[in-house]
Amino acid sequence: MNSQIEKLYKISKKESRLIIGLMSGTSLDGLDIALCKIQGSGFDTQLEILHFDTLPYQDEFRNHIRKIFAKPEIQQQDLCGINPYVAIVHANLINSALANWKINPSAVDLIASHGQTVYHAPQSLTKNPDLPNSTLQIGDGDHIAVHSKIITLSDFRQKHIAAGGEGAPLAAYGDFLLFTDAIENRILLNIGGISNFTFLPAKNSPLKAFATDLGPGNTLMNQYMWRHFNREMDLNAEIAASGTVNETLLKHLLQEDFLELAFPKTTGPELFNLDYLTIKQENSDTQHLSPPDVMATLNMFSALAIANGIQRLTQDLNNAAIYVSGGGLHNPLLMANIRAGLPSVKVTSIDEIDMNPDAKEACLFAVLANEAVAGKPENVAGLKDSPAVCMGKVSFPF
Ligand SMILES: Nc1ncnc2c1ncn2[C@@H]1O[C@H](COP(=O)(O)OP(=O)(O)OP(=O)(O)O)[C@@H](O)[C@H]1O
Ligand SMILES: CC(=O)N[C@H]1[C@@H]2OC[C@@H](O2)[C@@H](O)[C@@H]1O[C@H](C)C(=O)O
Repeated sequence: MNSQIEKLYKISKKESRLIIGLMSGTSLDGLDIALCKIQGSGFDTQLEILHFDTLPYQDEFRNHIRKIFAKPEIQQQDLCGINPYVAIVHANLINSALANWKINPSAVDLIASHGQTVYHAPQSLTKNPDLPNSTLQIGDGDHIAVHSKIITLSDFRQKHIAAGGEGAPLAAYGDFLLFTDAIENRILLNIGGISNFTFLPAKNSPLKAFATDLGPGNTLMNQYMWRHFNREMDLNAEIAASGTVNETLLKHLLQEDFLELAFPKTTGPELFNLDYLTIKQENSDTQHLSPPDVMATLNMFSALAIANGIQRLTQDLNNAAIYVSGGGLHNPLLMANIRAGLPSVKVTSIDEIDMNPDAKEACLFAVLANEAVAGKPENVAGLKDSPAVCMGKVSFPF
């Protein structure tokens, strides 16, 4: 037997595994690295975060990604080169995180790498019946494995699409296994570049769990801040809070077919970008607005896309609570606007159910890798509209 296959076999039989979960989202702020100790699988999964860090990207990295990110037309040569480039940068960041934590790489069983999404193209976006739903995450797994010397699982989204999904949100799987409660109906809202939620009905409920994207989270605000203020984000909503919401522009921003689609659905900055804003400003004759007023309006737009979407679910639900994760949780105006749009539901940080809100997505990829090596598809058969599959492709270092 190939010694690497034997090693993987032994890892799959271990009582607990050390798995590094990686998430690199649309915000391009850095690589989230969570070193998780995971025991068991399925509903018996127990996850403990041993270490977590977000290691910031350099401008050079961001500039490379921006050349191809969410663009329908790019240079193939860029895409080809940036694929291994991302992997090598990620492997170097993993190696330095392990060195900082004084952990020997040989102690780590697996890496679970999300990769960098560069394009997400469900048919709801392309309207092209000839091409299937598709999505592309780059940062090749073989390169990560070779440069870190750790067995790596990557490219999780392709199996989801092959089995009938849109490739997202994958949070459904880990959320379902880790956070389903006996009596409380839970909505796990993540506000990254794009906002999404997982609905977890209480264990005895006849309802089924599912996950869906909602619309923009931070992405439009970030893109606008970059263009008009040369800053990565509206830190603590200082700019948005100094402006006034323009109701005319807001009304136009909310007129979008995607927001009306039934759950589950997925989207990305391929739709919610500055061209979207420009067209809406032209249509509403609001090109004259000051940047702070635009930011106030974009903040409210994201909040209402989230609150209106969740309202569809909570209007018929008792004993429900919303637990928030992702960078949007740190935007006080966004959270206040969301809470105002959902006055009858508790909206709180996912911290309250013992999960670090910034580490959650990285941890969920560690859970996916754990299921791929030690779980079984039946563990997630209770999810509605998410295929019951194990995901991730295996790369050996040697
Ligand atoms: N203090 C803060 N004030 C305002 N916004 C903040 C703050 N901290 C984080 N954010 C927002 O959160 C973003 C990062 O969120 P997160 O890391 O969850 O996104 P991501 O993982 O890149 O996205 P996705 O989950 O969509 O892939 C930042 O780019 C910024 O917009
Ligand atoms: C294609 C893609 O990368 N989608 C991301 C993105 O970021 C948030 C939202 O859109 C979500 O659907 C997904 O990520 C999370 C981790 C998911 O799959 O659950």
